[in-house]
Amino acid sequence: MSNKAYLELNNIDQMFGTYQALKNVSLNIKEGEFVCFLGPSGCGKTSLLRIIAGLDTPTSGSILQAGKDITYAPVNHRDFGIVFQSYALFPNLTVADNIAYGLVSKKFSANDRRVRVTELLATVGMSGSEGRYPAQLSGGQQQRVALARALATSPGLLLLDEPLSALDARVRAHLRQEIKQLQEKLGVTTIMVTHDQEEALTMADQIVVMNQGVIEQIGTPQDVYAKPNTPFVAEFVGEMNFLSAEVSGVGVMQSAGLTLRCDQSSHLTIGDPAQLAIRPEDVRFQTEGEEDNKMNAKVLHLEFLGSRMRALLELENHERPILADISMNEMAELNLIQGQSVVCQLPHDRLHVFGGKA
Ligand SMILES: Nc1ncnc2c1ncn2[C@@H]1O[C@H](COP(=O)(O)OP(=O)(O)OP(=O)(O)O)[C@@H](O)[C@H]1O
Repeated sequence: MSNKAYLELNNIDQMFGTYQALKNVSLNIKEGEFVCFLGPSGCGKTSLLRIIAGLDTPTSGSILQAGKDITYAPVNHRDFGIVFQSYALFPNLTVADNIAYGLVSKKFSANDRRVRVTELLATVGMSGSEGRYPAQLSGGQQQRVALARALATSPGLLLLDEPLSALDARVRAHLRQEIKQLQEKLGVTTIMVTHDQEEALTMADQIVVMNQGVIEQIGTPQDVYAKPNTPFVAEFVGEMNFLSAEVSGVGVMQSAGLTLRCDQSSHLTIGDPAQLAIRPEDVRFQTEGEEDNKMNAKVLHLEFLGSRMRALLELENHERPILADISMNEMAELNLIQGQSVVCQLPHDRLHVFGGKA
């Protein structure tokens, strides 16, 4: 992966009438990178992808691809392949003709087209399907063909608009891996739009988390998960518990009458309202020898999730219960049951601190 930006988005605004769907979006994507635009419905991710593809022009801002300003370049002058959520294959064309569609205008000879189609079908694991029609294929197979079609001209940029969301869970998980491996092998710069955080966490080199037309955070999956910049990112990527608190000293908070230590409150001053956040897997139960941030809790509910147990805990003095995930190995030692009182700990190095009220 090279270090230079292959795609540059500069200060993109998009207005639909008086509604602003994108607000001053800037982003650099490196050559060979797999980037996911992640966010809830309506956050603007599809609008941004459409601008990159040239299906819409932005109200203001500019886009550079490989150093060339493409902001107003027509679609057919751009260098990308795209896969949509709905299969969007031509139903009356065979698999081979679907894949070769873009090659005709690129002046490939009939023989070169045949060779390329064979090669692409092998790449997506569908050798021998040249003569079949889309209606004879499963959803997953249709998306493989759509992927082969998008890659046919060896574009510099691959755009994926929720390509897996119409598939069932098993096929989705499988194709997720395959697309990622294929992308790595080909080294094609790729942008995928998704509202599925698991998909983004497992596939992306960089995740762009969007909310209400702005980018809330850009980072690796590990960074976005472990160091969310905002409560929105904390809640949207993974599960997060929130406790309201007030800063009472350097690295010290008061939350519902309890004193809690935390490592990251340097951006706040005494008396500021704050939100403390902790992931369910970071709540601890084996607290012997620990001093800080211990509290009594009651197990309100237990839910078996296969590899772990999810407990709903009522913390002393706190109205809003929190979730705690416990590995089945630890569960074998703890033997928690519903209704039981326990001591739990919110480790200070696992508490995320955000300024402001919940
Ligand atoms: N052509 C349009 N005209 C008017 N409003 C639009 C248009 N396209 C999108 N919008 C609005 O802009 C906002 C962002 O839409 P966009 O499709 O980019 O969101 P999204 O994050 O992709 O959501 P989803 O996952 O539901 O597709 C939405 O509020 C949408 O209603």
